[in-house]
Amino acid sequence: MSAARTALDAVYYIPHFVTIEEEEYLIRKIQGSPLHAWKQLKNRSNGIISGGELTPRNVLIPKPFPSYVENFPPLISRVTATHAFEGSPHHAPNHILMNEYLPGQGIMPHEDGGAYYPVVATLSLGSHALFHYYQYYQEGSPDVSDRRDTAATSIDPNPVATLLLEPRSLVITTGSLYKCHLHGIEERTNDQITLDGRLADLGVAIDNWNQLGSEQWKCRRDSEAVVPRTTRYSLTCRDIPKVAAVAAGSLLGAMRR
Ligand SMILES: O=C(O)CCC(=O)C(=O)O
Ligand SMILES: [Fe+2]
Repeated sequence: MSAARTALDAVYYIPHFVTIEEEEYLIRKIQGSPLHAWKQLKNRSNGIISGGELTPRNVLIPKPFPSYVENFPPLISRVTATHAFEGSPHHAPNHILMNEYLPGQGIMPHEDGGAYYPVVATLSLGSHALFHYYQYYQEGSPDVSDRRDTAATSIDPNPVATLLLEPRSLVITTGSLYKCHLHGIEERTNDQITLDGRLADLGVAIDNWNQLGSEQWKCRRDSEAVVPRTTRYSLTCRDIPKVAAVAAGSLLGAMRR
């Protein structure tokens, strides 16, 4: 079995995870968040954290989720119903990171690290993105002798898997794709997508081509389309195993605020 095939066993793509009305509502809520809620996050665009902050020792100081992810849409329970978090300590996500990407912005290949249970569910809103999974160079591969010995060059730039994340879709990453691979989004203002499901400039196949929810990618007269990116919001849902005990009084206080 090829590395890409094995890797793909650990990823699930669900189109139409939220409706257009829910998407519009979520985007309105995210855009209406107070300025102080937005944080400049390491290696990435601006983000809003909900569910609580992490201490340097990776302990979550829990905070109630805003109603727009608990109730409308019932995102937490809908993500939980996928069973993706069945084996996780809380059997449900307890933390959401919202990222904003303007056209031309992306996120460098990275691993999410050990603070989280190794399952991540990511909802895309507003714009599509091309999401790549990468591997580290394997010992003995022909490229190893050529590269300089730095962390940056130890990543194989050819993705092991590439997904087209449509607006309103959910992607769940588990297993070796979470634990041993990296993931990232290239910084582009548009993507050149061929009618047979390839990225023309990178020469890679889109692995979820047959699972896409919209026909817009396939019903075209030209064989290759330049698809502009617009502003994308992503909601990355995770389970943080270590949670600090918070006194009931302070939780009630937080809920009233
Ligand atoms: O925005 C995304 O789709 C990915 C975000 C991500 O990888 C992260 O926040 O760690
Ligand atoms: Fe990540």
